[in-house]
Amino acid sequence: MWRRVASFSPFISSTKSSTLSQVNHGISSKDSTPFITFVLGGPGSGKGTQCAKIVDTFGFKHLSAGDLLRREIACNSESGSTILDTIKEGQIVPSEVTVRLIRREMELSNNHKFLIDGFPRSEENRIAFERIIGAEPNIVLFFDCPEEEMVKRVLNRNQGRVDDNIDTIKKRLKVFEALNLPVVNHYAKKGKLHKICAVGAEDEIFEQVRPVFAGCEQVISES
Ligand SMILES: Nc1ncnc2c1ncn2[C@@H]1O[C@H](COP(=O)(O)OP(=O)(O)O)[C@@H](O)[C@H]1O
Ligand SMILES: O=c1ccn([C@@H]2O[C@H](COP(=O)(O)OP(=O)(O)O)[C@@H](O)[C@H]2O)c(=O)[nH]1
Ligand SMILES: [Mg+2]
Repeated sequence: MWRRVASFSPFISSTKSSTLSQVNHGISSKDSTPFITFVLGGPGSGKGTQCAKIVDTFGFKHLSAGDLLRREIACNSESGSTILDTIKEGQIVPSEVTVRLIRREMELSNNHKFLIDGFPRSEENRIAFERIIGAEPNIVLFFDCPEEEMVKRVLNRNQGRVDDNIDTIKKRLKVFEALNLPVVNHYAKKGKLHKICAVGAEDEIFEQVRPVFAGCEQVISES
């Protein structure tokens, strides 16, 4: 199992032990330390849109928790129908399910820079990630957007999502405020939060995001 580690720490220590590599799979057998960014914000705040720009500019691996869950629904996996019901209700899928999906993608990736988009959505999610993955994010982005703007964007999103309707959006906004904002506050207290004003043109918003990553390029490259 990966070692429990604190912030800016590797999944495994700098001792690149071949024994550890043989015992563990995936990430732990890689030579680099993961650099983990959580991307938070309400529904429609522009997380996915900005993640695409971060990928293009800084070469991160984008892991959208929502996309991973939708993939489980699409491939009729064992938990697919429960996930679908949960998403339709705007509620949060059990942490073990989501963390397992994220962990698998991290293990399969050759990249060591991860953007984890739309997760953790609750304190319980956050604690499960730390316990199962054994790491904390290096940085956390929070896209701060007024509700009215988020509702407008989600209703115009046009991706055929079962949860992009006014009834589910209202539920998602309540869940966001009750369960996701405590996660945002947690990282603010830890000094890891980068709050981005998510109103304006996409490129203008990215100009607030860019310096966050440019500012830690050395840490990323040393990972
Ligand atoms: N700055 C912006 N201004 C207007 N519309 C935006 C902006 N950023 C994203 N959008 C649009 O809003 C919708 C939601 O964006 P998305 O990136 O999917 O948000 P999230 O992942 O936070 O739900 C999409 O249709 C997207 O094209
Ligand atoms: O870690 C997660 C991420 C997403 N979801 C569910 O998937 C939905 C859509 O999430 P996504 O991040 O795709 O939505 P967005 O915020 O981008 O609109 C959420 O409302 C939740 O029901 C979840 O349960 N756990
Ligand atoms: Mg999204």
